[in-house]
Amino acid sequence: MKIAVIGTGYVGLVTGTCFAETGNNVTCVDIDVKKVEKLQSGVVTIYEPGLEVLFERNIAQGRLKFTTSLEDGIKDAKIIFLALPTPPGEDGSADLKYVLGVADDLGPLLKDYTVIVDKSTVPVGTAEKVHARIAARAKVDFDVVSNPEFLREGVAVEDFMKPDRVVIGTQSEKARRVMETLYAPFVRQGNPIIFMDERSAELTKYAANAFLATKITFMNEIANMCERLGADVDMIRKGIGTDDRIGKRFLFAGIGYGGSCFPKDVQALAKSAEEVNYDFQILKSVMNVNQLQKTTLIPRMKEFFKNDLKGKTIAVWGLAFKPNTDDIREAPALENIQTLLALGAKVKAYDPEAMENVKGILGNTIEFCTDQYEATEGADALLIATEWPVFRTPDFDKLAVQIKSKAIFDGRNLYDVKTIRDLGFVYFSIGR
Ligand SMILES: NC(=O)C1=CN([C@@H]2O[C@H](COP(=O)(O)OP(=O)(O)OC[C@H]3O[C@@H](n4cnc5c(N)ncnc54)[C@H](O)[C@@H]3O)[C@@H](O)[C@H]2O)C=CC1
Ligand SMILES: O=C(O)[C@H]1O[C@H](OP(=O)(O)OP(=O)(O)OC[C@H]2O[C@@H](n3ccc(=O)[nH]c3=O)[C@H](O)[C@@H]2O)[C@H](O)[C@@H](O)[C@@H]1O
Repeated sequence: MKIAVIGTGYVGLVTGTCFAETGNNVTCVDIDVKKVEKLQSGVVTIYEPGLEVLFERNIAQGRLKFTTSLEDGIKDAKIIFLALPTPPGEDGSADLKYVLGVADDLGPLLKDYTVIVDKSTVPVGTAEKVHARIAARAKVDFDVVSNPEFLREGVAVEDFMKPDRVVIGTQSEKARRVMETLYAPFVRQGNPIIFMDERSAELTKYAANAFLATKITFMNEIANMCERLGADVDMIRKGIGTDDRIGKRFLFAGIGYGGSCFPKDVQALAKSAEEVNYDFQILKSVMNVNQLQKTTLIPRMKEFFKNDLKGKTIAVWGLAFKPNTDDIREAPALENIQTLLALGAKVKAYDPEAMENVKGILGNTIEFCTDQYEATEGADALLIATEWPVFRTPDFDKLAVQIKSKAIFDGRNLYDVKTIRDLGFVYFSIGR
């Protein structure tokens, strides 16, 4: 099948590559000329494990192409995916200018029946808006389908190739058949394609992200209680996670959730609630608690250094909002670094993949190190903000010599509390 994907970021590039991998002919369109030039020259523009192999294979076999021209990109496409940004607008609601802008442009370009698919995370009612914008200028029949994406960064290819479920919102029988054919190879393992109406599909996406953000936040609050009551959040996690109704995943306490989606989607759902005069109280708490949680280790660091962080050097391990990605959007590390700088501390940072992106924001206000031990060399304390595998079993003997105060502030609960204290470290973690 000929497919076009408009927007070649995290979702668009993974979507396009994975559909090419199952034998479709895919053209990805992006307005970012530099990005498209890179992709055309065979360079993957995001860090995503497993993507490069598929990307190279499908380019070599002529199934994956890139262009900046919407008209060329959608030529003969049976399905057009919109994988465009939906960033928060000034009031926190999802800004639909990219999605609706492309919808305006698509109308006159459609030559035959086409299925237009919203893959972006969009508020309820967007499929109707996209339909109206296209219909205003289209001369052919078309359907607009909602097909939210549930992939996680860092495991995006795996999530896309083996989804827990595929949600498709459409009331058109014709569009349903097209989507069913497209997704058949992805649900062979028995995971379902769940068909529903467009509005329910749109809300399913926000419900999933908001629920997961709430689950994490609940555990962070339990962790905060553990600290006050002398309990261990890891034990609580195991104790409740074994209950199937609760589930083992997404129960890890830490310095809050970040990323390009949880923060913006929780906010957008709260805004949607406001628009229909519904007081969605739990979401407000989730946002407030998460904001506080991000810098929850700072007061402990202040106390440790007797309220004087001025001139202290803090090594920061991990800048990305989570491991296995170079994405730093809403990363708790950044909030901590900015707070540390404001308190007069110096920061030496290391991240396996995200340093280039942070340089773009923080410039030379912090020192970027070539490895984790260059960051800890001569530091007064270590702050761990992202649980990259390489931080899990470090050379503790080396750290004991390098870190002047022997203090480790661990925002991701990487080490066993007793073991690390027995090694002579002063160890602070979350909820333990
Ligand atoms: N990043 C993620 O893990 C996930 C993101 N989503 C949702 O998917 C959507 C896209 O997110 P990302 O891929 O992360 O965004 P992104 O920012 O990485 O990529 C968006 C791309 O669209 C391009 N673009 C902007 N305007 C354009 C236009 N008029 N024509 C063609 N290209 C244009 C940009 O240049 C950029 O390359 C958002 O709604 C997001 O909430 C959903 C699930 C997972
Ligand atoms: O809509 C999206 O963009 C995506 O958002 C999340 O994926 P992602 O943001 O890539 O990463 P997650 O693995 O969900 O982690 C999000 C944040 O939660 C934090 N987290 C996660 C799990 C946990 O137990 N504890 C915890 O603090 C992570 O450190 C990270 O900062 C969802 O998991 C995806 O299903 C969804 O498609």
